[in-house]
Amino acid sequence: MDQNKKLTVGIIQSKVTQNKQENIETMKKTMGEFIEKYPKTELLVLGECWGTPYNTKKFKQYSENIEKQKSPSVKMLSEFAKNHEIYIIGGTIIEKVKEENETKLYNTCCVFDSKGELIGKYRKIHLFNIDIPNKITFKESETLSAGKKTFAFSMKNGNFKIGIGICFDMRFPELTALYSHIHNINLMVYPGAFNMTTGVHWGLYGKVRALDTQSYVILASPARDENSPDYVAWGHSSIFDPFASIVSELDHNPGFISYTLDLDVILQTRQQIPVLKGKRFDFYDVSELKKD
Ligand SMILES: NC(=O)CC(=O)C(=O)O
Repeated sequence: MDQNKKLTVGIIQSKVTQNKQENIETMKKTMGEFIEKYPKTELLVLGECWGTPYNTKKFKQYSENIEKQKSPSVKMLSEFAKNHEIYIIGGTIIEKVKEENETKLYNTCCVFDSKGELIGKYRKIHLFNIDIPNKITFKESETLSAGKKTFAFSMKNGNFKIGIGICFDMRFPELTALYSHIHNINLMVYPGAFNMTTGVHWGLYGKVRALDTQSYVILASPARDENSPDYVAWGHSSIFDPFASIVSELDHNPGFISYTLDLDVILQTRQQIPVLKGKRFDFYDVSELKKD
């Protein structure tokens, strides 16, 4: 069997507290337990803001300069990736950057290779600004700036091409179309944190994005904490196959899941229902959608 046609992935769904150091320790410990149970893991995925309370007023205080090795979350993830020789899609960290004499904050996903190198990062492009009266009002743009670039990378000799979006990004099919048509992805990964009002959409988007792209989709969330003073996350980290079936799913509690993706399932789905091949670019034009 060609092992390059398989990719064994895992999702860690951990509880977020007000104490960043504690969150980092919990994540490291849980990842350690996961690897002990699933030693063949090649790629680990974490949720949105796994070390930071999801609250715009607290983002600055918890932010990190991720280019610096001393940034605590980056250091832990990089060392873990290197020590265990796995790739990590590091959920999101609130990134602090000096740009034109101004400090900007981004909701950023860092990706590490199996040597522990930070091979790229993706900054959330669509900021989460919603207002549902008597339910939830949340405005990331109060404190965050929006990213401007897509980021994709490949594993297993180029057999798996992986695109990254963050949470609210999954509501925008144009972004997925970019990843599909320009980066040719076959796995979309969204660290995210839907909430108790919008959680009903979470699994639907997993299915829809799998259908759009005929790809595997991974949605990775923090665990739900009903007593959170900030934001009650939906949980339900899940993996969808290219046929849009849920192949592995957590409930809302802390935990982890492992699953092996299969290139043949992607190829078979695309052959049986030739949606990607059938695109009519002569009829509609995606040239307006820019690469980074
Ligand atoms: N947290 C988000 O970015 C998005 C979200 O919760 C939603 O779209 O619902």
